[in-house]
Amino acid sequence: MSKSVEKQFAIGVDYGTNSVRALVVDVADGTEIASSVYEYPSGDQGILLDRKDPHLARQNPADYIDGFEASVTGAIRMAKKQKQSGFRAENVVGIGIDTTGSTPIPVDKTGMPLAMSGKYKKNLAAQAWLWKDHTSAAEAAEITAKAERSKDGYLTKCGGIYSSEWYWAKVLHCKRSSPEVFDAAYAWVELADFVPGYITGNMNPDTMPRGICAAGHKAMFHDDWGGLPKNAFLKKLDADLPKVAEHYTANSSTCDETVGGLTEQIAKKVGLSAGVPVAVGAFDAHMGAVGAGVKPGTLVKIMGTSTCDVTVWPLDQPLADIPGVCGIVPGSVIPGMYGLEAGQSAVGDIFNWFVKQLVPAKYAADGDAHVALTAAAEELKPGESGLLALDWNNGNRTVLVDPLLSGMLIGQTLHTTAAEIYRALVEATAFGALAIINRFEEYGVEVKEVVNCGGIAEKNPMVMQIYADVCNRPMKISRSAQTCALGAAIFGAVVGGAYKNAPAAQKKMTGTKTTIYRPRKAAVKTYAELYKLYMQLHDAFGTSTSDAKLSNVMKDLIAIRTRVAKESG
Ligand SMILES: Nc1ncnc2c1ncn2[C@@H]1O[C@H](COP(=O)(O)OP(=O)(O)O)[C@@H](O)[C@H]1O
Ligand SMILES: O=C(CO)[C@@H](O)[C@@H](O)COP(=O)(O)O
Repeated sequence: MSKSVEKQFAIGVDYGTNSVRALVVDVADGTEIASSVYEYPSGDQGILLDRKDPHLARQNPADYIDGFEASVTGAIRMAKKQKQSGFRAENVVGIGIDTTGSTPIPVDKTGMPLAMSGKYKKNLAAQAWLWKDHTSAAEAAEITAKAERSKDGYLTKCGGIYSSEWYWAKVLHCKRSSPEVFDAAYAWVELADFVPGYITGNMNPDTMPRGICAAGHKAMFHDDWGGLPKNAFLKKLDADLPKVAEHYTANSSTCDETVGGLTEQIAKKVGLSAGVPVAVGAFDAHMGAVGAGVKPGTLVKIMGTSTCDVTVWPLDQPLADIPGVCGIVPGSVIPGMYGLEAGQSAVGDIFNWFVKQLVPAKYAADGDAHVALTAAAEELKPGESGLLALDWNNGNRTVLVDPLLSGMLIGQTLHTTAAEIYRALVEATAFGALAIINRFEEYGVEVKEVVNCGGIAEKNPMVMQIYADVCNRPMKISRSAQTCALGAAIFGAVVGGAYKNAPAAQKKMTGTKTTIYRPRKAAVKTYAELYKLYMQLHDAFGTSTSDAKLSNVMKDLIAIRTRVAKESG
């Protein structure tokens, strides 16, 4: 009798904003065998905050290390219990990692985070600078201004504006606000590079592979100007910045490459074999796109705390530089194709803010206030509340790329209800989503299909119906409830030799659900009217070129807030 071929498995580890999740999948068809989540224990839901500065968001790097061990151990343990899956830990062929970003970490010469040694343990500047840390707005504006004057075209691949969420702005802000930490750091390593480096013992900042996803989207790495920005440009920002570039590995790698094998020590801790190949890391959104089956013409929306919009484009077809689209990077999603990234800096975070701060207790009485508000908001018709909101509570990432914009709600009366506001906030995020789709298409990137994934796409059908109505397009949902981790696992399968490349793996391992949210005629009509008004507010408050001359309002409010906070110590 012939011996049956044993199944092979891959693991995807997805580092989100508040937690890390490990997923074990069968490489033959993407079946999800087991998963385990580790909530970061430090700070407020894993985020270290500063009472005096709402723009600050840091993370304890130790949570990432503990999180790898705990989530992978948990997933393996659970997989072993699924007897029918045929899982055996020795048959895990590869591991892929995705993380938030830009989340750079100041590290020492060995690659260990400064925050993990005594002196800097409590220093906020020595922690990981989480993607949504917006303390570096002034530095981002300065980088934009100086890059605009440079002949090298550094802004062409990042939408024309450098963001305060990104690498160089954060490193420069550290130099200016915490020079002792900047001086102590040997290098700055993105979380997406740190984790694969750590688990393979390949942490030397000078030699560790660094992913093209983080480098290209956040650190202005591009072949057009020979890799990272030139020293002459960095020196204009700060004489010490070239030192940071010097320790940033010059050749950026794609996720079908291997960082190394799992170290014996970590393999033992998590219950895997030493040497299992680990793929080069990338951002959660990009891996989400892979896990949702992205291909040219498909826009994947990864809808969670924030939303990222990711698509790909063939390298051999013309592609314009798209203003406001925050990244166009060859190989950042699928090797051999351009990866394009746009997004909204807050989506679920806006709903969460409302639920936590402003919603009457009765909505939380029976459990989740999101669910109760959604049930009430679902009863409303588009336009019925008379409300319209802007989705900028955490700034605008696309197309305005301005962290110093804020949220807004217009049309309240003394009868306005919490459910009406909740719905208006959802609609505002849908209008922001449409503005992004329109921008892609204006520049020739056709969006033939939209596939959604992430927590919100999974949890809230009303949100998806509103998006279908506002965007006047069907909204599909990725088959996997853990699409980012699945995307990472796909690269685990590729580096483990199960597939020759990512598209081959995607064909077998990804899919969409049978439920598709289709646009409803009447709603589409009303939302088209509301979108015009949304764009009027958008341009008035968000651009200096609008006739309305309101673009100072949000910024002046922030300036007054900062001044008053400073005055009161
Ligand atoms: N039922 C719901 N409807 C809409 N949003 C929700 C609901 N439940 C949670 N959220 C929001 O989803 C976000 C979390 O999304 P998720 O994809 O799980 O996390 P992450 O973005 O960190 O990966 C939170 O901001 C939360 O406010
Ligand atoms: O900005 C990026 C990727 O470029 C994301 O990592 C960031 O929006 C965080 O996403 P999540 O909130 O984890 O869904």
